[in-house]
Amino acid sequence: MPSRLADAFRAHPVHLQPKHLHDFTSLKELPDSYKWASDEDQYRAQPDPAHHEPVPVVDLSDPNALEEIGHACRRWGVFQVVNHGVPTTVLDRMENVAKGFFSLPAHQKLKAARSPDGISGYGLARISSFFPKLMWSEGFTMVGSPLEHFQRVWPHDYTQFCDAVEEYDKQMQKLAQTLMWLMLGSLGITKEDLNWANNSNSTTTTTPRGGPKKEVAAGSSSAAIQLNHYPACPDPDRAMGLAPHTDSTLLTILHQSNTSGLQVLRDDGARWVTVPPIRGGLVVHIGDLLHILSNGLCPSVVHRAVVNRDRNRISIAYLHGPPSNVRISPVQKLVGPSQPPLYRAVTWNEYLGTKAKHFNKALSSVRLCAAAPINGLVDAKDQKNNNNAVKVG
Ligand SMILES: C=C1C[C@]23C[C@@]1(O)CC[C@H]2[C@@]12CCC[C@@](C)(C(=O)O1)[C@H]2[C@@H]3C(=O)O
Ligand SMILES: O=C(O)CCC(=O)C(=O)O
Ligand SMILES: [Fe+2]
Repeated sequence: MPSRLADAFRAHPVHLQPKHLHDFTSLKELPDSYKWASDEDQYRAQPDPAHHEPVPVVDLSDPNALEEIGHACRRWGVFQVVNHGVPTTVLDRMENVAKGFFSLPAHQKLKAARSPDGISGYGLARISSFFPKLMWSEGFTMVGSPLEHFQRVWPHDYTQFCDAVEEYDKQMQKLAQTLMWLMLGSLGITKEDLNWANNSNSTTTTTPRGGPKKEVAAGSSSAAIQLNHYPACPDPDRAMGLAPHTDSTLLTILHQSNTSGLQVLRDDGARWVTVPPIRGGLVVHIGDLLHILSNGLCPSVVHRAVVNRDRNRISIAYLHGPPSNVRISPVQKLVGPSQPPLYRAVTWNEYLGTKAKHFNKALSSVRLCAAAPINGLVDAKDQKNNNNAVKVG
Protein backbone atom coordinates (compact mmCIF):
# COMPACT_ATOMS: atom_id res chain seq x y z
CA MET A 1 0.00 0.00 0.00
CA PRO A 2 1.45 3.40 -0.88
CA SER A 3 2.48 5.43 2.13
CA ARG A 4 3.22 8.78 0.52
CA LEU A 5 0.45 11.09 -0.62
CA ALA A 6 2.26 11.67 -3.90
CA ASP A 7 1.76 7.97 -4.72
CA ALA A 8 -2.02 8.08 -4.31
CA PHE A 9 -2.81 8.42 -8.02
CA ARG A 10 -0.24 6.03 -9.50
CA ALA A 11 -3.00 3.46 -10.09
CA HIS A 12 -5.47 6.04 -11.43
CA PRO A 13 -3.78 8.23 -14.03
CA VAL A 14 -5.82 11.10 -15.47
CA HIS A 15 -5.15 11.51 -19.16
CA LEU A 16 -6.83 14.88 -19.47
CA GLN A 17 -3.81 17.08 -19.85
CA PRO A 18 -3.17 20.82 -19.64
CA LYS A 19 -3.15 20.91 -23.45
CA HIS A 20 -6.95 20.68 -23.11
CA LEU A 21 -6.84 24.10 -21.50
CA HIS A 22 -7.58 26.89 -23.94
CA ASP A 23 -5.84 30.19 -23.63
CA PHE A 24 -8.81 31.68 -21.78
CA THR A 25 -7.84 35.31 -22.23
CA SER A 26 -7.99 35.14 -26.04
CA LEU A 27 -11.55 33.71 -26.12
CA LYS A 28 -14.35 36.18 -26.86
CA GLU A 29 -17.01 33.46 -26.99
CA LEU A 30 -17.52 30.38 -24.87
CA PRO A 31 -16.43 27.31 -26.91
CA ASP A 32 -18.95 24.43 -27.01
CA SER A 33 -16.56 22.26 -25.00
CA TYR A 34 -17.18 24.65 -22.06
CA LYS A 35 -20.97 24.93 -22.44
CA TRP A 36 -22.66 22.92 -19.74
CA ALA A 37 -25.75 21.71 -21.61
CA SER A 38 -29.25 21.12 -20.21
CA ASP A 39 -28.43 17.60 -18.95
CA GLU A 40 -25.98 19.23 -16.58
CA ASP A 41 -28.46 21.89 -15.46
CA GLN A 42 -27.91 21.14 -11.81
CA TYR A 43 -24.22 21.93 -12.25
CA ARG A 44 -24.70 25.34 -13.88
CA ALA A 45 -24.58 28.71 -12.22
CA GLN A 46 -27.99 29.74 -10.96
CA PRO A 47 -28.91 32.94 -9.16
CA ASP A 48 -28.49 32.75 -5.44
CA PRO A 49 -31.85 33.21 -3.66
CA ALA A 50 -32.03 36.65 -2.08
CA HIS A 51 -33.14 35.52 1.38
CA HIS A 52 -31.18 32.79 2.96
CA GLU A 53 -29.37 32.17 6.18
CA PRO A 54 -25.75 33.24 5.69
CA VAL A 55 -22.85 30.81 6.10
CA PRO A 56 -21.71 31.15 9.76
CA VAL A 57 -18.77 33.42 10.53
CA VAL A 58 -16.82 32.40 13.65
CA ASP A 59 -14.53 34.80 15.48
CA LEU A 60 -11.77 32.60 16.89
CA SER A 61 -11.09 35.14 19.64
CA ASP A 62 -14.68 34.84 20.88
CA PRO A 63 -15.19 32.70 24.01
CA ASN A 64 -18.17 31.05 22.27
CA ALA A 65 -16.05 29.93 19.30
CA LEU A 66 -16.13 26.22 20.26
CA GLU A 67 -19.90 26.15 20.51
CA GLU A 68 -20.33 28.09 17.25
CA ILE A 69 -17.94 25.78 15.42
CA GLY A 70 -19.85 22.75 16.73
CA HIS A 71 -23.10 24.21 15.42
CA ALA A 72 -21.57 25.09 12.03
CA CYS A 73 -20.03 21.62 11.67
CA ARG A 74 -23.26 19.77 12.35
CA ARG A 75 -25.62 22.10 10.49
CA TRP A 76 -23.50 23.42 7.61
CA GLY A 77 -20.22 21.57 7.08
CA VAL A 78 -18.71 24.96 6.31
CA PHE A 79 -18.01 28.24 8.08
CA GLN A 80 -15.74 31.26 7.79
CA VAL A 81 -13.17 32.22 10.42
CA VAL A 82 -11.89 35.66 11.38
CA ASN A 83 -9.25 36.56 13.96
CA HIS A 84 -7.57 33.27 13.11
CA GLY A 85 -4.02 34.51 13.60
CA VAL A 86 -2.77 34.20 10.02
CA PRO A 87 -1.43 37.62 9.01
CA THR A 88 -3.11 39.23 5.99
CA THR A 89 0.36 39.82 4.55
CA VAL A 90 0.91 36.05 4.36
CA LEU A 91 -2.41 35.61 2.52
CA ASP A 92 -1.66 38.50 0.15
CA ARG A 93 1.82 37.23 -0.61
CA MET A 94 0.47 33.79 -1.48
CA GLU A 95 -2.25 35.31 -3.64
CA ASN A 96 0.50 37.13 -5.53
CA VAL A 97 2.31 33.84 -6.15
CA ALA A 98 -0.89 32.47 -7.69
CA LYS A 99 -1.48 35.63 -9.76
CA GLY A 100 2.15 35.60 -10.90
CA PHE A 101 1.92 31.98 -11.98
CA PHE A 102 -1.43 32.11 -13.77
CA SER A 103 -0.59 35.32 -15.62
CA LEU A 104 2.36 33.59 -17.35
CA PRO A 105 1.98 32.62 -21.02
CA ALA A 106 0.62 29.09 -21.54
CA HIS A 107 3.96 27.65 -22.72
CA GLN A 108 5.62 28.80 -19.47
CA LYS A 109 2.89 27.30 -17.26
CA LEU A 110 3.15 24.03 -19.17
CA LYS A 111 6.76 23.69 -17.99
CA ALA A 112 5.19 22.84 -14.61
CA ALA A 113 2.52 20.47 -16.03
CA ARG A 114 1.26 17.67 -13.77
CA SER A 115 1.98 14.18 -15.13
CA PRO A 116 -1.06 11.88 -15.68
CA ASP A 117 -0.28 9.77 -12.60
CA GLY A 118 1.24 12.59 -10.57
CA ILE A 119 -0.21 14.74 -7.82
CA SER A 120 1.75 18.01 -8.10
CA GLY A 121 1.86 20.53 -10.91
CA TYR A 122 -0.22 22.58 -13.31
CA GLY A 123 -3.37 21.24 -14.94
CA LEU A 124 -7.11 20.74 -14.99
CA ALA A 125 -8.94 19.79 -11.78
CA ARG A 126 -8.54 16.04 -11.31
CA ILE A 127 -12.33 15.63 -11.27
CA SER A 128 -12.58 16.99 -14.86
CA SER A 129 -12.45 13.47 -16.26
CA PHE A 130 -15.87 12.72 -14.71
CA PHE A 131 -17.64 15.41 -16.72
CA PRO A 132 -18.48 15.69 -20.40
CA LYS A 133 -17.69 19.42 -20.45
CA LEU A 134 -14.58 21.34 -19.45
CA MET A 135 -14.41 23.64 -16.45
CA TRP A 136 -13.51 27.31 -16.82
CA SER A 137 -10.48 27.15 -14.56
CA GLU A 138 -6.88 26.10 -14.24
CA GLY A 139 -5.05 24.84 -11.17
CA PHE A 140 -1.64 24.23 -9.67
CA THR A 141 -1.27 21.56 -6.97
CA MET A 142 1.60 21.37 -4.49
CA VAL A 143 2.34 18.30 -2.40
CA GLY A 144 5.86 18.54 -1.05
CA SER A 145 8.17 21.30 -2.16
CA PRO A 146 7.23 23.31 -5.28
CA LEU A 147 10.95 23.97 -5.80
CA GLU A 148 11.42 21.86 -8.94
CA HIS A 149 8.39 23.27 -10.70
CA PHE A 150 9.13 26.84 -9.65
CA GLN A 151 12.77 26.56 -10.83
CA ARG A 152 11.53 25.53 -14.27
CA VAL A 153 9.04 28.37 -14.44
CA TRP A 154 11.07 31.13 -12.75
CA PRO A 155 14.74 30.10 -13.13
CA HIS A 156 16.03 33.43 -11.76
CA ASP A 157 13.65 34.36 -8.98
CA TYR A 158 12.02 31.13 -7.77
CA THR A 159 13.27 31.61 -4.20
CA GLN A 160 10.85 34.42 -3.33
CA PHE A 161 7.95 32.27 -4.56
CA CYS A 162 9.17 29.23 -2.59
CA ASP A 163 9.52 31.38 0.52
CA ALA A 164 5.94 32.63 0.23
CA VAL A 165 4.64 29.05 -0.08
CA GLU A 166 6.73 27.88 2.84
CA GLU A 167 5.43 30.63 5.11
CA TYR A 168 1.85 30.00 3.99
CA ASP A 169 2.21 26.28 4.67
CA LYS A 170 3.59 26.93 8.15
CA GLN A 171 0.74 29.23 9.09
CA MET A 172 -1.96 27.00 7.60
CA GLN A 173 -0.57 23.91 9.29
CA LYS A 174 -0.89 25.59 12.66
CA LEU A 175 -4.39 26.88 11.97
CA ALA A 176 -5.53 23.50 10.60
CA GLN A 177 -4.46 21.78 13.83
CA THR A 178 -6.25 24.40 15.94
CA LEU A 179 -9.42 24.06 13.88
CA MET A 180 -9.36 20.30 13.89
CA TRP A 181 -9.18 20.15 17.69
CA LEU A 182 -11.93 22.72 18.01
CA MET A 183 -14.14 20.73 15.63
CA LEU A 184 -13.42 17.44 17.39
CA GLY A 185 -13.60 19.13 20.80
CA SER A 186 -17.13 20.27 19.99
CA LEU A 187 -18.02 16.57 19.67
CA GLY A 188 -16.35 15.74 22.98
CA ILE A 189 -13.31 14.13 21.34
CA THR A 190 -9.88 14.72 22.82
CA LYS A 191 -6.31 13.89 21.77
CA GLU A 192 -6.48 10.71 23.88
CA ASP A 193 -9.25 9.42 21.60
CA LEU A 194 -7.06 9.59 18.49
CA ASN A 195 -3.72 7.89 19.01
CA TRP A 196 -2.32 8.91 15.58
CA ALA A 197 -2.90 12.58 16.28
CA ASN A 198 -0.66 12.92 19.31
CA ASN A 199 2.50 13.62 17.40
CA SER A 200 1.32 16.48 15.23
CA ASN A 201 4.33 18.69 14.84
CA SER A 202 5.34 18.06 11.26
CA THR A 203 3.52 18.38 7.96
CA THR A 204 4.77 17.43 4.55
CA THR A 205 3.46 20.07 2.22
CA THR A 206 6.61 22.02 1.61
CA THR A 207 10.26 21.60 2.41
CA PRO A 208 12.73 24.43 2.82
CA ARG A 209 13.81 25.67 -0.58
CA GLY A 210 16.70 23.66 -1.93
CA GLY A 211 16.98 21.83 1.39
CA PRO A 212 16.80 18.09 1.94
CA LYS A 213 13.37 16.48 1.92
CA LYS A 214 11.85 16.31 5.39
CA GLU A 215 11.30 12.85 6.82
CA VAL A 216 7.67 12.11 7.53
CA ALA A 217 7.26 11.86 11.30
CA ALA A 218 5.06 9.00 12.50
CA GLY A 219 2.21 11.22 13.62
CA SER A 220 2.64 14.03 11.15
CA SER A 221 -0.30 15.25 9.13
CA SER A 222 -0.27 15.50 5.36
CA ALA A 223 -1.42 18.37 3.22
CA ALA A 224 -1.71 19.74 -0.30
CA ILE A 225 -1.98 23.32 -1.47
CA GLN A 226 -4.18 23.94 -4.50
CA LEU A 227 -4.04 27.26 -6.38
CA ASN A 228 -7.16 27.85 -8.50
CA HIS A 229 -7.66 30.46 -11.19
CA TYR A 230 -11.06 31.30 -12.71
CA PRO A 231 -10.55 33.77 -15.55
CA ALA A 232 -13.28 36.27 -16.49
CA CYS A 233 -15.70 34.38 -18.72
CA PRO A 234 -17.64 35.65 -21.78
CA ASP A 235 -20.75 33.55 -20.90
CA PRO A 236 -20.65 32.87 -17.14
CA ASP A 237 -24.20 31.48 -16.93
CA ARG A 238 -23.35 28.59 -19.22
CA ALA A 239 -19.91 27.87 -17.79
CA MET A 240 -18.75 26.09 -14.63
CA GLY A 241 -15.61 27.10 -12.72
CA LEU A 242 -15.27 23.99 -10.57
CA ALA A 243 -18.02 21.35 -10.57
CA PRO A 244 -19.78 20.32 -7.34
CA HIS A 245 -17.66 18.09 -5.16
CA THR A 246 -16.65 17.38 -1.61
CA ASP A 247 -12.99 17.49 -0.59
CA SER A 248 -11.31 14.22 0.42
CA THR A 249 -9.74 15.89 3.44
CA LEU A 250 -10.26 16.17 7.17
CA LEU A 251 -10.73 19.87 6.57
CA THR A 252 -9.87 22.42 3.91
CA ILE A 253 -8.96 26.04 4.58
CA LEU A 254 -9.78 28.26 1.62
CA HIS A 255 -8.58 31.76 0.92
CA GLN A 256 -10.56 33.49 -1.84
CA SER A 257 -9.57 36.71 -3.57
CA ASN A 258 -12.08 39.54 -3.33
CA THR A 259 -14.31 38.19 -6.14
CA SER A 260 -17.10 35.86 -5.06
CA GLY A 261 -17.66 32.49 -6.72
CA LEU A 262 -17.71 29.84 -4.00
CA GLN A 263 -21.14 28.30 -3.36
CA VAL A 264 -22.21 25.56 -0.95
CA LEU A 265 -25.15 23.22 -1.34
CA ARG A 266 -27.90 23.53 1.29
CA ASP A 267 -31.23 22.06 2.21
CA ASP A 268 -30.68 18.56 0.85
CA GLY A 269 -29.50 19.83 -2.47
CA ALA A 270 -32.29 22.36 -2.98
CA ARG A 271 -30.22 25.53 -3.26
CA TRP A 272 -26.77 27.00 -3.58
CA VAL A 273 -25.61 29.61 -1.10
CA THR A 274 -22.75 31.97 -1.92
CA VAL A 275 -19.89 32.25 0.56
CA PRO A 276 -18.95 35.93 0.24
CA PRO A 277 -15.25 36.81 0.47
CA ILE A 278 -14.35 38.54 3.76
CA ARG A 279 -11.11 40.51 3.70
CA GLY A 280 -8.65 38.51 5.81
CA GLY A 281 -11.27 35.81 6.51
CA LEU A 282 -10.84 32.14 5.63
CA VAL A 283 -13.43 29.54 4.65
CA VAL A 284 -13.31 26.14 6.38
CA HIS A 285 -14.83 23.09 4.65
CA ILE A 286 -15.40 19.76 6.32
CA GLY A 287 -14.00 17.01 4.13
CA ASP A 288 -14.94 13.35 3.68
CA LEU A 289 -12.38 12.06 6.21
CA LEU A 290 -13.85 14.14 9.04
CA HIS A 291 -17.27 12.96 7.90
CA ILE A 292 -16.01 9.38 8.38
CA LEU A 293 -14.17 10.13 11.64
CA SER A 294 -17.27 11.79 13.13
CA ASN A 295 -19.44 8.87 11.97
CA GLY A 296 -21.46 11.25 9.80
CA LEU A 297 -22.11 13.81 12.58
CA CYS A 298 -20.08 16.44 10.73
CA PRO A 299 -21.07 16.01 7.08
CA SER A 300 -18.66 16.99 4.34
CA VAL A 301 -19.97 19.95 2.37
CA VAL A 302 -20.75 19.89 -1.34
CA HIS A 303 -19.39 23.03 -2.96
CA ARG A 304 -18.62 24.47 -6.38
CA ALA A 305 -17.13 27.59 -7.95
CA VAL A 306 -19.03 29.71 -10.43
CA VAL A 307 -17.43 32.26 -12.73
CA ASN A 308 -17.74 35.92 -13.48
CA ARG A 309 -18.07 37.99 -16.67
CA ASP A 310 -15.64 40.78 -15.83
CA ARG A 311 -13.33 39.60 -13.10
CA ASN A 312 -10.65 36.99 -12.65
CA ARG A 313 -10.86 35.05 -9.42
CA ILE A 314 -8.15 33.28 -7.42
CA SER A 315 -8.66 30.79 -4.61
CA ILE A 316 -6.08 28.93 -2.55
CA ALA A 317 -7.08 25.71 -0.82
CA TYR A 318 -5.05 24.18 2.00
CA LEU A 319 -6.16 20.54 1.97
CA HIS A 320 -5.43 19.10 5.39
CA GLY A 321 -5.43 15.39 6.08
CA PRO A 322 -4.03 12.82 8.48
CA PRO A 323 -0.65 11.13 7.97
CA SER A 324 -1.15 9.48 4.58
CA ASN A 325 -1.00 5.87 5.81
CA VAL A 326 -3.02 6.17 9.05
CA ARG A 327 -6.35 4.34 8.98
CA ILE A 328 -9.27 6.68 9.64
CA SER A 329 -12.51 5.21 10.99
CA PRO A 330 -15.40 6.45 13.15
CA VAL A 331 -14.11 7.45 16.61
CA GLN A 332 -15.00 4.81 19.22
CA LYS A 333 -16.63 7.41 21.47
CA LEU A 334 -19.17 8.18 18.75
CA VAL A 335 -20.07 4.54 18.18
CA GLY A 336 -22.47 2.50 20.31
CA PRO A 337 -25.37 0.05 20.13
CA SER A 338 -27.68 2.74 18.78
CA GLN A 339 -24.97 4.31 16.58
CA PRO A 340 -23.16 1.59 14.63
CA PRO A 341 -20.00 2.59 12.76
CA LEU A 342 -21.18 3.86 9.38
CA TYR A 343 -17.84 3.67 7.52
CA ARG A 344 -14.98 1.24 7.23
CA ALA A 345 -11.42 2.32 7.95
CA VAL A 346 -9.48 3.99 5.12
CA THR A 347 -6.13 5.73 4.77
CA TRP A 348 -6.00 9.10 3.04
CA ASN A 349 -3.96 7.55 0.23
CA GLU A 350 -6.50 4.80 -0.23
CA TYR A 351 -9.39 7.25 -0.15
CA LEU A 352 -7.80 9.53 -2.76
CA GLY A 353 -7.48 6.48 -5.00
CA THR A 354 -11.14 5.63 -4.35
CA LYS A 355 -12.14 9.21 -5.17
CA ALA A 356 -10.08 9.10 -8.36
CA LYS A 357 -12.04 6.00 -9.38
CA HIS A 358 -15.55 6.66 -8.03
CA PHE A 359 -15.66 10.45 -7.53
CA ASN A 360 -19.01 11.29 -5.88
CA LYS A 361 -19.63 7.70 -4.96
CA ALA A 362 -16.37 7.42 -2.99
CA LEU A 363 -17.97 8.09 0.40
CA SER A 364 -20.84 5.65 -0.16
CA SER A 365 -18.34 3.07 -1.45
CA VAL A 366 -16.70 2.94 2.01
CA ARG A 367 -20.02 2.95 3.84
CA LEU A 368 -20.83 -0.13 5.94
CA CYS A 369 -24.63 0.17 6.23
CA ALA A 370 -26.76 1.21 3.31
CA ALA A 371 -28.44 4.55 3.86
CA ALA A 372 -29.97 7.45 2.04
CA PRO A 373 -27.27 9.76 0.71
CA ILE A 374 -26.35 12.32 3.35
CA ASN A 375 -25.05 15.47 1.86
CA GLY A 376 -26.10 15.58 -1.67
CA LEU A 377 -24.17 14.52 -4.97
CA VAL A 378 -24.79 11.75 -7.48
CA ASP A 379 -22.17 10.58 -9.90
CA ALA A 380 -22.26 12.83 -12.96
CA LYS A 381 -22.70 9.72 -15.10
CA ASP A 382 -25.96 8.85 -13.27
CA GLN A 383 -27.61 12.17 -13.86
CA LYS A 384 -30.07 11.18 -16.54
CA ASN A 385 -31.82 9.09 -13.89
CA ASN A 386 -31.61 11.72 -11.14
CA ASN A 387 -33.17 14.99 -12.13
CA ASN A 388 -32.43 17.16 -9.13
CA ALA A 389 -30.24 14.92 -7.12
CA VAL A 390 -26.81 16.12 -6.13
CA LYS A 391 -25.93 13.46 -3.58
CA VAL A 392 -22.84 12.17 -1.82
CA GLY A 393 -22.37 9.72 1.02
C1 LIG B 1 -4.94 15.91 -1.84
C2 LIG B 1 -5.76 16.21 -2.83
C3 LIG B 1 -7.18 16.56 -2.69
C4 LIG B 1 -7.62 16.91 -4.10
C5 LIG B 1 -6.75 16.02 -4.90
C6 LIG B 1 -5.39 16.27 -4.25
O1 LIG B 1 -4.49 15.35 -4.70
C7 LIG B 1 -4.86 17.67 -4.56
C8 LIG B 1 -5.94 18.53 -5.16
C9 LIG B 1 -7.27 18.38 -4.45
C10 LIG B 1 -8.42 18.85 -5.34
C11 LIG B 1 -8.62 20.37 -5.34
C12 LIG B 1 -9.81 20.70 -6.27
C13 LIG B 1 -11.02 19.79 -6.02
C14 LIG B 1 -10.59 18.30 -5.93
C15 LIG B 1 -11.80 17.38 -5.84
C16 LIG B 1 -9.66 18.01 -7.07
O2 LIG B 1 -9.94 17.60 -8.18
O3 LIG B 1 -8.34 18.31 -6.69
C17 LIG B 1 -9.63 18.16 -4.75
C18 LIG B 1 -9.12 16.76 -4.42
C19 LIG B 1 -9.94 16.10 -3.33
O4 LIG B 1 -10.17 16.71 -2.27
O5 LIG B 1 -10.36 14.97 -3.55
O1 LIG C 1 -12.44 28.21 -5.75
C1 LIG C 1 -13.19 27.89 -4.86
O2 LIG C 1 -13.88 28.70 -4.24
C2 LIG C 1 -13.33 26.43 -4.48
C3 LIG C 1 -12.06 25.66 -4.62
C4 LIG C 1 -12.19 24.26 -4.17
O3 LIG C 1 -13.28 23.80 -3.89
C5 LIG C 1 -11.01 23.39 -4.04
O4 LIG C 1 -9.90 23.80 -4.39
O5 LIG C 1 -11.20 22.24 -3.55
FE1 LIG D 1 -13.09 21.86 -2.89
